[in-house]
Amino acid sequence: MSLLGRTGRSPVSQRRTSSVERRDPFAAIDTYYDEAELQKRLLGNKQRSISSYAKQATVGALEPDFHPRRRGSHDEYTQADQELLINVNTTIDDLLAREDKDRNFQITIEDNGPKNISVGTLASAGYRSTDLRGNYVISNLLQELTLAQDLGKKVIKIHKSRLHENPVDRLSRRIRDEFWKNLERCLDANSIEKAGKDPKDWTADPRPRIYVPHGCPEQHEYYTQVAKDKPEMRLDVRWLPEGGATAEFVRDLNEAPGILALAMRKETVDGKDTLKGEPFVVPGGRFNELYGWDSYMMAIGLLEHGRIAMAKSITINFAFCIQHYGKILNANRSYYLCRSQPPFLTDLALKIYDHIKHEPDALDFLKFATQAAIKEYYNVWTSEPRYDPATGLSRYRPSGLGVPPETEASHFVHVIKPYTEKLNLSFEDYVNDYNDGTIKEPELDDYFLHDRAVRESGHDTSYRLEGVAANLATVDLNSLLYKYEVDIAKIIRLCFKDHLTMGADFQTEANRIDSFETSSVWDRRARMRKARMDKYMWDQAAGMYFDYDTVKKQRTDYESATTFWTMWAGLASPKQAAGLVLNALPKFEEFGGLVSGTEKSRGEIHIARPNRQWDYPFGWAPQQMLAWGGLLKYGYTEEAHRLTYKWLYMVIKAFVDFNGVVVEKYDVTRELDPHKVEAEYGNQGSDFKGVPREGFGWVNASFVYGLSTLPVNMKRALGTITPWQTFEEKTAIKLDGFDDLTIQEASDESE
Ligand SMILES: OC[C@H]1O[C@H](O[C@H]2O[C@H](CO)[C@@H](O)[C@H](O)[C@H]2O)[C@H](O)[C@@H](O)[C@@H]1O
Ligand SMILES: [Ca+2]
Repeated sequence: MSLLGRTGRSPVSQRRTSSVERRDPFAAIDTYYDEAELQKRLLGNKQRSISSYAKQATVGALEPDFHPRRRGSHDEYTQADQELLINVNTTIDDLLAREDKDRNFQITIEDNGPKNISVGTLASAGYRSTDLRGNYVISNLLQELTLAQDLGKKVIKIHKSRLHENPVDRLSRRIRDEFWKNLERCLDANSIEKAGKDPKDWTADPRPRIYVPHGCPEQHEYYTQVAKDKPEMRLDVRWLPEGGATAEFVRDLNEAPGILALAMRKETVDGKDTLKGEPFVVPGGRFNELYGWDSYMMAIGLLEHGRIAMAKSITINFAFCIQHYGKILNANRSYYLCRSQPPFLTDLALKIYDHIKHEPDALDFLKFATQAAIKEYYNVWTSEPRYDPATGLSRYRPSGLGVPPETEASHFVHVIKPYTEKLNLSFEDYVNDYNDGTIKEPELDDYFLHDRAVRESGHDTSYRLEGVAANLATVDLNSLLYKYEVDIAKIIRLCFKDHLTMGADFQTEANRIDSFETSSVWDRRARMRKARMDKYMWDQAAGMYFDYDTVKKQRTDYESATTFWTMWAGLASPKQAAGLVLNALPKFEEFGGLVSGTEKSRGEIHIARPNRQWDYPFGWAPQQMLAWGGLLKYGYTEEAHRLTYKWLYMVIKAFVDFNGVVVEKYDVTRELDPHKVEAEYGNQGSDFKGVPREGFGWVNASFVYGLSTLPVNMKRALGTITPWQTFEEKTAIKLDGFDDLTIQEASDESE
């Protein structure tokens, strides 16, 4: 029954019965802020508009130098003050005016406002007020109001519990209900405009442009029609050449960057055949396309949230890229055509298969994904120039020409300036002449060969790789290839009776003769790779793996968290794994989890040698996720849980204190504001007004996946923002007379 509609009693006399929350206070925003429901509740069947309540719904939020109201005017009986009636726009304005002292449209612990606001209660139809106090709660209010504003709401009712929600639940819920949705893209008529946008398109006339591979005439026809139907979009549809894009061709596209077509399936709509794009997710921030390893990491989170269809669709898109672009791309933009990213396809396929194996077409899916991975393995990772015949190991070593166009021009000024000075040319003129081959500069060719390899490795950039990446057989890449070999052997043996035929789409030179695959070859490849990695990369004295320089023919000494990928892949022996846990782990463990590389390996930082984002003191979600997985695989549950806890604590603490922020990477040594990272191109995900809407893809995933591995007491402690040290102290088991002894001392004593 409506509040004012039928009984005619005063709001106050009704409040004890009517203000009891019947909705789920944690429902997704579109249902939670459903105006029809509020209209019914406030007005019954009367025609008065909701916005006529807007004035009274601003009660208490109006005066600039506000003082909390006298208790008597507050609606604080039993449940009566729990549901609030709030005018969206005026309350946002007031909140920002009073609380956002540094004027960045966020309410954080750095704003020294009153941290207190009085808002109207629903029970009194906004005539009486109640207080909201504390940074987290009022910042949540700003976030909820901004979300409601996005939906075009003028007045909302909101239950206080939504503003006081356990932060772990709130972030998990926002990832599940909002962030994934906002990161979703699709390349068909209704959605291509969104994915067509590229914040990294620095040309004079950025416009949506799509490149279609030669083998997809139906897609070309489809997009041409879309362009005709929606001229206002200015969609530019172009072909890619038959036989694939050469480095010269890709360089020449720099003037006209565009998105690359992805998989589409046939559908019948209103009796007419049409094409429907396979959806995908983007990392967020300026990364508005399908990335290689980001997508794998996000799929882990999506699977955790039951989004199996999306994970399948990502896999189908990967297979499309292998078939039509020759590789899983760094991402599907024209300027990424020559390079790939760390490969995870077999693991992704197996994880999905695990969820769908009861379905009739599960084996077809697994076969298709495995065929694609085999083609990728042969054609990309174990072919030259990536394959190093001397060691039998692989390197990131993509082709390409010139200066990568996707980074800000300023990124390479320090590298190119000495050369511009020699020829007395401006930076722009030099880059143009160098790119088109008018200027020949072998030193720069070498620099950009390695720079492309750095970017293909996903670790762009780091002093581990700068100036040498293309020569390194890295621990990361070879661990992932070992995992491919082991997975492919397992799939062929266990799912395809040791005989996997290769479909026409994925035939390669390597399997054209037999055109089927058996497991023993893949088993042997895995054993060979492990032996080679032991020989070239394992350092017994240090107790960890290091990259191997295939040109200098020596092991490098940069300590990188990629050393733990050997555990994720399952290639470290139990003894090597114990060595890694004992020797390596302490070097990388920081306040917020694992750091990418050690401070010692990074070396000194100064103006001429600035911070690199994949070095100390920064930590990245994929590094954490792979290390947790590796530790769990070898039974180091305690270490895995501790690292997971530390990372999640850092993420959730920043989320609580900084207006719900979730960013691309963190400074894992910084306890108060770890999301503040000033290295290279800044931190994606931190630049929002009022509320973050997408978080950042792989951090979202790390949060969801990390939580799924933790016991319930740890999840509860995270929900109350308990630092690791406190949690550890409170949960330590102490035996009388035994507490100061280490296990070793205790066993010595008992002998
Ligand atoms: O624009 C500069 C570089 O940006 C990308 O790298 C970073 O973001 C990616 C998406 O989240 C991520 O996969 C990568 O690990 C990050 O370092 C891009 O991949 C680079 O190629 C590009 O030059
Ligand atoms: Ca602020």
